[in-house]
Amino acid sequence: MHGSSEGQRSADWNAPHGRQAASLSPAGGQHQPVLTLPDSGAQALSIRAKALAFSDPLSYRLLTQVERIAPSEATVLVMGETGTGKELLARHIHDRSGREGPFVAINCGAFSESLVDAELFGHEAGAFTGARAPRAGWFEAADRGTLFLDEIGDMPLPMQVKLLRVLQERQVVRVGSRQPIHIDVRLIAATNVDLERAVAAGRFRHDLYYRLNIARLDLPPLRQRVGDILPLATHFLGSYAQRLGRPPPILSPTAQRALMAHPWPGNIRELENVIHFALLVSDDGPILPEHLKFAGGFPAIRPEAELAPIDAIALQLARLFDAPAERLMERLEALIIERAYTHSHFNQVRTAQLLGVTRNVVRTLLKRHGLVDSDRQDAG
Ligand SMILES: Nc1ncnc2c1ncn2[C@@H]1O[C@H](COP(=O)(O)OP(=O)(O)OP(=O)(O)O)[C@@H](O)[C@H]1O
Repeated sequence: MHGSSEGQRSADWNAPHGRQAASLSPAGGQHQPVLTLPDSGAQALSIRAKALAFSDPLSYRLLTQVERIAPSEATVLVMGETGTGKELLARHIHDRSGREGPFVAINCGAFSESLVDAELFGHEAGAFTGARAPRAGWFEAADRGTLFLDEIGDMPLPMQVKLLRVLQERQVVRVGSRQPIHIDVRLIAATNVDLERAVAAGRFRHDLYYRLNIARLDLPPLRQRVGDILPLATHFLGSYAQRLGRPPPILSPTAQRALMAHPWPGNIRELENVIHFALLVSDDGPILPEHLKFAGGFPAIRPEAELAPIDAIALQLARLFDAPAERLMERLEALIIERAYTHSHFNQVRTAQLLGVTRNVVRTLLKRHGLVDSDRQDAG
């Protein structure tokens, strides 16, 4: 998403705004952004980081946690699927922290290992070929502010060791220098990988994990906070319409239902893209279901009741995977064969035709799921 250069830009971006506080308005106002961050000003390339639209009770609970955690010095670990708003949340924590320095965002997966030392610690002029001028590292750049380490789960192991050392010693030494520099940095790390699993698999250092996992915030996927879908959609419609110099169009009730029914595998980022696209193709009229172009093989632009059966099943499967039942594959297989066999009036040949498999496969499945006796010969 971004690398050190954008991280630096993030720092510049924040500096002129100093400590403008975000305002949290009361829960009312359905479909309104309830929380507004300082305007990112002319340097903003997208509408990111301008406003957090939160209405779902889960999101409110999260914001309450943030209000408690933000003013402390505690390192924060934000866990959530891609596109759930981890970086925006980190910016909000910084804004509510009272820290006067900048917010510096770094993508940990985007560094070549040979440059790690210079990136982390900075360097003096002439420290290595190409180091013409002295340069601050991440920690120095974020001094008295917040360092946001995105995709920390992708950080290579050697880099994890170095990061851990900085966190323990709270000082850095630039490459080419001997002078330790004390750093005062609040760290927020984010990841969309399960760090506990990464630790168990030896891909992430457990000592670093414990140092990061002091205050943990879980950002739920959008499909689990459906109360946020329409407020976010309205928020994006307003923002993009304003950029296009148009009044924000109305979201038709069928389009609203389609938005609510979609499982949003790409989360808020996907919603933002869908709304942006809808605005571009809707001319000046209301947003209709046919203007919504969903990613991930969901053609769907229609409310769930009107979806093609295979799309409706895909939708339900996505929900099922959120809280998977035990032996899911086995249970789904049993369901399919039992439904097909019943539908075919217990005729194995017709069941095979219906499912597009051989009769042998049907017989095996029927036996496996106890729908025929193992030793019974079926004439059907
Ligand atoms: N609550 C929100 N209100 C308004 N916009 C939001 C909200 N949450 C996220 N967004 C927008 O959604 C997009 C994705 O957010 P962000 O980049 O913070 O997600 P992320 O979880 O950090 O993604 P990744 O895991 O890919 O780095 C951004 O454009 C952001 O501005």
